[in-house]
Amino acid sequence: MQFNLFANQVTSLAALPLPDADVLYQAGWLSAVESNQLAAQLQKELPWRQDSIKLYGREVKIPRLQSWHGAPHCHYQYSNLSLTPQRMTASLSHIQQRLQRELACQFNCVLANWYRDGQDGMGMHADDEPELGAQPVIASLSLGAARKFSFKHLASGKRTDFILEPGSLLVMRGATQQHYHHGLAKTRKPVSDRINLTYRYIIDPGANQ
Ligand SMILES: O=C(O)CCC(=O)C(=O)O
Ligand SMILES: [Fe+2]
Repeated sequence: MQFNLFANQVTSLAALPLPDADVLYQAGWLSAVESNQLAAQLQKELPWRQDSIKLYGREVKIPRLQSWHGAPHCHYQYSNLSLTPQRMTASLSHIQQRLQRELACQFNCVLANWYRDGQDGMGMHADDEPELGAQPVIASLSLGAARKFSFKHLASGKRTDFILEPGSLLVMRGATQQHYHHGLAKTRKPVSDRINLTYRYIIDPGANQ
């Protein structure tokens, strides 16, 4: 099933129809002008890199550019990759402050992904690393090209697709990562650049809890 959320112009955070999950969506969280400005600025100012992972003993380049930012303890690990955090930039911090205010929660790191065209994407996965805690809140801001974003319900195998429009905010929280995988499929359709920011909170093992 596929929903075109933009057609309904959700102007405040609204729950998506996904059983066992807690996912919110808001179109137009940033205006078209703000989205374009932010995308251009991030493309210019972030130290983008194309990392490789080991797949069946071979080094394979991941199909996107990434930039990882956050507090010094925020190490991000997946596959055989370990990313050391870069400092937040002023524009990344600005978005973080607004998200924290509106969602009433804390973030301390952000993964920026740059999908250069339809051949860039992200495989199905859950953001369930232990350092994110049991029920992480992940706030995902989309800029640039609209792309299809998929959820797969693990218990039923049912897949639900949504179009993430530029300027939209998607929030995954509660038990979403336990019950679903999500990903961004590649497409043969001609699509231009898309930038996505996922804000997260990584527990500091050195801090007094
Ligand atoms: O690009 C997206 O919309 C999703 C990115 C994502 O799932 C992630 O960074 O973990
Ligand atoms: Fe993810």
